[in-house]
Amino acid sequence: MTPFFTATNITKLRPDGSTLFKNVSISLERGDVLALRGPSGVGKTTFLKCLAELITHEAGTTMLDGKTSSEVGVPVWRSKVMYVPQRPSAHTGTPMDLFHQATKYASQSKKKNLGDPIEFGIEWGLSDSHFHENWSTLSGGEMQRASLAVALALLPEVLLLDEPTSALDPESTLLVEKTLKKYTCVWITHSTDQADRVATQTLTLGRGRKGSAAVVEGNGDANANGQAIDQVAVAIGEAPTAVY
Ligand SMILES: Nc1ncnc2c1ncn2[C@@H]1O[C@H](COP(=O)(O)OP(=O)(O)OP(=O)(O)O)[C@@H](O)[C@H]1O
Repeated sequence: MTPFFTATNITKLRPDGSTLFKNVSISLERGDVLALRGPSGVGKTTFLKCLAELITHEAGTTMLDGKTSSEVGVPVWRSKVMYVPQRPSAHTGTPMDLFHQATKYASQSKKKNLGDPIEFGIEWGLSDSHFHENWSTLSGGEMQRASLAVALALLPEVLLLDEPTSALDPESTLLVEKTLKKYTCVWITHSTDQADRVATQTLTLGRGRKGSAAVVEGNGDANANGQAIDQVAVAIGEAPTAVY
């Protein structure tokens, strides 16, 4: 059976031509949560942006439900494989303004029965009024939850989450995790505890021998869902291999 979401041999060069990561592959079934780990600067955010087709990559293929991003079309792909940044960029207006603006994009217009960001927000301790206040008046944690709520209401099929709870207190973190782990996610986290709570797979990017390429390794721990699916992939230097 074709996996739900795959990225195969994704390779990304830095602007100076050196390798940021090479031949990184992932494979997710519906409902899988892949915890993406690794030291600061190793390329985790850049990898998510490649998966979302927000930036180009030098080699490799991404597929959703058996179709490549070119077959789906990049704007529609981005609406299905949705990157949620750690900090929302400086939006003007309110979270509801952003939601209404996004629903007008052609890529979103075919989606039926969009969700309600406020309903997600209320599950996470926000109130209706937070969605009608300007972004600039929200706290970091409110902003992070409001932007996640807007993303979920747009019915993504795969969520690419860049440290989605980094600004939240422990209680809100658990509430948000409870919702997000029902989705198919690639989830950057620096927290081993969080990875244990949410992940069905783990992928760790590390520094390669040359200090530039990425080493990727899985960990063998069973996670909270009891579904330890390990990935061991090595993508270093000139002889990349991937072992699953
Ligand atoms: N669009 C791009 N094209 C090529 N290289 C990039 C691009 N954006 C960032 N990089 C490179 O990727 C490196 C890693 O950045 P990235 O934000 O992906 O790391 P990270 O692992 O997510 O770090 P952190 O944990 O601190 O958020 C940067 O130092 C930069 O050299």
